[in-house]
Amino acid sequence: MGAGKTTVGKLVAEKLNRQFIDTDELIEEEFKMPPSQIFKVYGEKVFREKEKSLITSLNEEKNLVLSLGGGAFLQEDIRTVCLSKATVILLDISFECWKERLDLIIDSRPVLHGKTIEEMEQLYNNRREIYSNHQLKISTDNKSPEQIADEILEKV
Ligand SMILES: Nc1ncnc2c1ncn2[C@@H]1O[C@H](COP(=O)(O)OP(=O)(O)O)[C@@H](O)[C@H]1O
Ligand SMILES: O=C(O)C1=C[C@@H](OP(=O)(O)O)[C@@H](O)[C@H](O)C1
Ligand SMILES: [Mg+2]
Repeated sequence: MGAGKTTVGKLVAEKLNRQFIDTDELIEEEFKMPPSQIFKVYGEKVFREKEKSLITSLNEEKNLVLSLGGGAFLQEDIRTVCLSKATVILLDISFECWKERLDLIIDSRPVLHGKTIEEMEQLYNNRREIYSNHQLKISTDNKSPEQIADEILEKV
């Protein structure tokens, strides 16, 4: 979370003239509240079920640029559908660079609430293993969203 999926995904969609969907934004529209509030009111499980049903029911014909929430890929069903029907792009950010972004994201990312920096690093390392399932990796450290989007277009 905070690696730049939403920001870069929008740019890539614009450049490719494709429809952009961000799962968090779609879920927010449906629940009429942001993910942080959904976690509080309904609990994480409800949010995760919604992520799963939404992503697994998307139509691959649509040639979407889809930006997931960072936790979505932890669900095996989501990984399977994404890896088989889409090109999964990992935005790779070092923990050092990620830490500098923490102030920007902490309030809206409930998964980080109450965690020490050591616990966040542990989460980062655990997730890296799961994120090693991808088709394309882009290193994002010290690059602007525009540069990252252009690199994706070059490589895809
Ligand atoms: N390449 C980048 N360089 C600097 N800041 C960035 C970059 N990409 C995203 N950001 C900023 O980091 C924050 C999180 O970005 P966001 O796109 O919401 O990430 P994600 O969807 O992966 O959680 C936002 O405030 C965004 O403006
Ligand atoms: O990693 C996670 O578990 C989450 C990431 C968030 O999306 P971003 O990856 O866009 O921040 C959002 O789905 C929710 O707060 C949970
Ligand atoms: Mg996002």
